[in-house]
Parts: sequence; C-alpha cells; structure tokens
Amino acid sequence: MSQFAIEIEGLTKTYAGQRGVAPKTALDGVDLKVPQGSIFGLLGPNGAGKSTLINILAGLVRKSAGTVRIWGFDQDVNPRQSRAAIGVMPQELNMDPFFTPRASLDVQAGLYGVPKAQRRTDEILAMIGLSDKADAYSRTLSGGMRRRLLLGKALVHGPQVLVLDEPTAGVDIELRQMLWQNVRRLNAEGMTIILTTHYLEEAEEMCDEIAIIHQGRKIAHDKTSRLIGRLDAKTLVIQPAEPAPEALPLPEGVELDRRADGALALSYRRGRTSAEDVLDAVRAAGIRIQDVATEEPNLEDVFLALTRSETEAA
Ligand SMILES: Nc1ncnc2c1ncn2[C@@H]1O[C@H](COP(=O)(O)OP(=O)(O)OP(=O)(O)O)[C@@H](O)[C@H]1O
Repeated sequence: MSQFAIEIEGLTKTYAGQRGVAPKTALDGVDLKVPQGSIFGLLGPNGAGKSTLINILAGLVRKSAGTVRIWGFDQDVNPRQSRAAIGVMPQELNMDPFFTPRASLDVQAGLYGVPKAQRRTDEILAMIGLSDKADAYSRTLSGGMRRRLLLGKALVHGPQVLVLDEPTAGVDIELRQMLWQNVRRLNAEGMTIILTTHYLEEAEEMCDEIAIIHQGRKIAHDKTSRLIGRLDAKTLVIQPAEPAPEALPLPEGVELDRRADGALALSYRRGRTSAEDVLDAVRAAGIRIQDVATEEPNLEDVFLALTRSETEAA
C-alpha cells in the first residue's frame, strides 16, 4: 500500500464541444499525490478545473486520459474498490424532497452495498446534528441542514478519503464551525480529507498541504506554510487627508492602485521594500496620511505571484 491516499498522473479531461461550442480542456495533464491522513486543499479560481477533478475522483465524470488511484486502487482496474474508498460531499443541494434524512442515508448506504447490520445511520445523524430531524421530509430542512445531510451521505460507507467540494461557500459561521469540527475529528480518526475552496485563509487554517489549479494545470503544490511563505506580497492602503496629487514618485518595485474612494493601495514585496520606505515616499510627495491599513495576500495575489514567477522563470 502506498503512503498516498490519492495518486493522479497525467489527468486530462476535454469536454466535447456541442453545436458551435468548441471542446473545452478542463484538466491538462495534472499530476497530484495526496498523502494519507492529511487535510489537503485544492484551490483555484472559478473554472480552474477543481470540480472536474473531484467529479472524476467520484466517478461522475469520465477522464479523457491519465491514471487515478484511490487508496491504491486504480480506477480503471478496480472501479468498485476505488469508488468504495472515497466519499464526496458535492456543492449542489439537489436531493429528493420526499426522503427523510434517515431514508436518504439508508438509500445511500444501499447504493454502496452496506449491509443493514453495518449501517451507522443513527451515529451519522447525531454527528451531523440531525437526530431530531431524522424523520422530517428533506424539503422542510433549512439550507444548512441539507448541507449537513450531504456530509452524512458522503460518510455512509465509511470511506478512507472524504472530499468536500466548497463546503463553506455561502454558509453561516455556525455551520462553518460545525463542518470544520467534524472534519478535524474525522481527520484525527485517520480519514484523509480533500477540500476545495476559494478562500485562502480557510485553506491556510485547515490544510497541511495545498495544490493550486489554474486553467486546468497544477501551478503549485507545497506544504501550506511553505506556500504562504513564498508569498511576500503586501499592500498598504493609505487614505490621504486631501485628494492625492497626480505625481507620486515611488521606490522601485512598488505598485500603485488608486481606489475609487481616493485611497492609495501600494503593493510591494516585503523582501525588497519596507513599509517605512513606502510611507516615506508618500510623505515626501506632500501627502498627509489620514489612515493606513494593511492587506495580506489573498488567493488572487497567490495566483498573480505564482504565475508571475512562472513567467519570470521562463
Ligand atoms: N459538462 C461540461 N461541458 C463543457 N464544459 C464544462 C463542463 N463542466 C465544466 N466545463 C468547463 O470546464 C472548465 C472547468 O470547470 P470546473 O467546473 O471543473 O471548474 P472549477 O474550478 O470547479 O470552478 P468553480 O470554482 O466555479 O466550481 C470551465 O471552463 C467549465 O466551463
């Protein structure tokens, strides 16, 4: 058994074109190894190919090329075992409105061939906080409860790998905390977790390793601390006391973005320039500073920094 929960090599997916729509390559030769027992973040902007990758893992989308091994089982050679090793909590909330949470979990367990005696329906209902709603119709559940039910459904067959596709998009703080508590607990019990998110802070907080997908390619993969450490971008947002003059000489490498509210957003690399240098330049231009705030890099900055360093390397 390899030490990787997931091993992907040369994964490519091209969606066929239809009536005037050109074919779309959503994944282009992606290699990825997810260590067993890790919480692994898959990040990327809209349309990067994250859902395609997850849907291939879940067996919902057919890959065009490449190999996928889940818990050591090659999807093409051992489709049943590889499917049994993974549970996916999807993004969308479509579920049968006439099923109760208990029935949904039972049906799902049946689909995975879990014998009745081995089903852990009550345990899962308790874990996702739906014990008192076990026999209510799904259509009467709130959005948050439906999400929790989706998490429960992903767990019925006791998979070794749990995949969460943007679990916190549009959810409130309480549900977010509940999800993360469960994720940490499942992980502590040995489950490997893969999650996709748009939020860097979330990935930073939760994940041991992060891979970044951009336009169907993997552009970075590293331990979280190392990845964040590679980013030394920083932005100072200065609110001038009076409208700032047109001319504003700046130290080399500092970029200025004038915001609609009159603020000056000055981005620089910490390794090259200090905040003091930036502030000195602003004062030297005769600008009185009313307020200063700092902005940490967000996911967008990560992409910019990574794609920039890729271009520089080339
Ligand atoms: N069934 C499909 N047919 C054709 N093109 C598709 C299909 N599904 C996805 N695509 C395209 O493939 C690309 C990758 O989409 P995908 O949904 O995998 O991205 P994503 O990273 O999950 O984005 P998001 O964060 O918005 O969910 C996009 O350009 C998308 O338009």
